Amino acid sequence: MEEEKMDENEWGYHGEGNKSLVVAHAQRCVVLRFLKFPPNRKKTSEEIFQHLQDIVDFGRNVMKEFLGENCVHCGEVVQLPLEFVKQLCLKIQSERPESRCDKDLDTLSGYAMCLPNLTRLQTYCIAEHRPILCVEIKPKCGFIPFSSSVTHEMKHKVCRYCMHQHLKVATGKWKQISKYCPLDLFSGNKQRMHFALKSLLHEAQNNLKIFKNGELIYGCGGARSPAADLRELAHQLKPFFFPSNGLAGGAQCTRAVVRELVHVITRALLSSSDKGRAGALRPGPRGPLVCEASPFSRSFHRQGKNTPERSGLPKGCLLYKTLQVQMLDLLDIEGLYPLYNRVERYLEEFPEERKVLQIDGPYDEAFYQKLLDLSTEDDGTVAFALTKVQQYRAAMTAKDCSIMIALSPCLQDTSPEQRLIVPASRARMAFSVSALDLDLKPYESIPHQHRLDAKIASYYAKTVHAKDGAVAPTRFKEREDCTLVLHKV
Ligand SMILES: O=P(O)(O)O[C@@H]1[C@@H](OP(=O)(O)O)[C@H](OP(=O)(O)O)[C@H](O)[C@H](OP(=O)(O)O)[C@H]1OP(=O)(O)O
Ligand SMILES: Nc1ncnc2c1ncn2[C@@H]1O[C@H](COP(=O)(O)OP(=O)(O)OP(=O)(O)O)[C@@H](O)[C@H]1O
Repeated sequence: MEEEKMDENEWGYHGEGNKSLVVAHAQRCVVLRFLKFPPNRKKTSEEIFQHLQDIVDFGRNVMKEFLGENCVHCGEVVQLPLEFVKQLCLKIQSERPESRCDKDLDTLSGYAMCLPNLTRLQTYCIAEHRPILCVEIKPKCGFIPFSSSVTHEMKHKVCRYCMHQHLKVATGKWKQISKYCPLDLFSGNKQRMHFALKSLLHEAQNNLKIFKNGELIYGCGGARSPAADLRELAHQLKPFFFPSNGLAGGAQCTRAVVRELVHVITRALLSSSDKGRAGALRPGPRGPLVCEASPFSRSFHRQGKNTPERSGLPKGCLLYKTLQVQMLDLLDIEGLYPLYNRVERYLEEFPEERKVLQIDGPYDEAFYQKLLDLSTEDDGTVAFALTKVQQYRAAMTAKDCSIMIALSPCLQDTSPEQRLIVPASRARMAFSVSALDLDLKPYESIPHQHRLDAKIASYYAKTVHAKDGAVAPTRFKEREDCTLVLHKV
């Protein structure tokens, strides 16, 4: 970036996660994404440059291939004046949430990634001054493991997100259990998707954020009560969905706006983006299509209905492609861990091989090609183990990425045939759908994943499931008129 043009006053705090912090330019549609580290972890400038370059390469050579050209914005690594970074860091510090301040922004290397600002992304048919609404969803893992290596029975019935909720509430990360279940969102069934999105709106946690004209207006664990937040949100979004009528405020308005919003997001999520090669992945058998902990499927069962009808996701949509990449985790962490140990033993004996095995990159075309090998027949080789490890890392990335849906009211003269348009009831919206946070998960995190997985499953089995068992007789009484369920029992 040109040195004389870098003025920290033109940039503002935009958001952060566990590993990076993002600032947005006040006028231009770009952001800078900096890495963050624990205070005592010092990395050299070269290491940071390489790390960022690896992120860009993985996005370009792997995720773009899987998810499609239009949905992935890889950005580029830029070198910034150190004084600019230092001043910027001071300027934004007070805006950072306390819970994220355990890590510091890297101010020493001068390197960052420059990316398009996806909350303000303009498509060809949106005029510069158009208001823009952007919904960011971190959908998490959308399938239940089907691997025979799974030892915790519960993992075949309840999805990881729903199990993890209980541990998160117990450890104080969130105050209450969300009704959101990723399997509902990934079902492709509109009713289930609406339920999932409404649940996210009621309990956003870190899975939903809403931006208006690039500013965060909803989500990220705000201190106010969800109901008050939803009313306020509806007030802010009313002009997008009911541009000309004087829909009264209050609960009726909130419901109407939320309904429109949920319908529009569902349509955008089900729309086909460009091709992407994830559709070509055929990960094989699938686990159950419904999570037993999802309140939606529970209520279906209570009403004596079978599994809700499954319409399935259209193959071209980003949710479908993301799910295909997630399902590269064929063996589950329980089946993967022994293979990781095989690679580790090999590396202990031949440490110099780490580079040849491309454990830390380069994430090039050859790396991508290896991810396409879906064989599950273990021939006992390190090559087999390594392929599964790398596929697992890519799958974990897709399980933790976010989807951004940017929406803007259409101009009157925009042709109705144009592809990227969702008709809302009162206004037509142009939209774009993109994926972000596509950094490949580190090889080193696998032992942590293994431990966490066991902890999540055993906590759930011990507390929630045990409690469910204790109340089972009463519950069955409630369902006495429900022949289907009684037959099943
Ligand atoms: O393990 P999970 O499912 O809790 O996911 C972690 C996320 O927690 P979440 O469940 O979304 O609240 C976690 O999100 P938060 O920092 O809690 O907002 C990170 O995304 C973490 O990834 P990384 O270690 O920073 O690369 C995520 O870790 P990975 O497992 O994806 O590495
Ligand atoms: N290109 C972008 N345009 C607009 N906003 C962005 C962009 N990239 C990131 N953000 C915002 O910054 C936030 C943090 O970014 P990101 O998710 O990449 O952080 P992270 O630390 O890698 O996340 P995690 O906690 O999942 O590891 C995102 O949730 C999103 O709101």
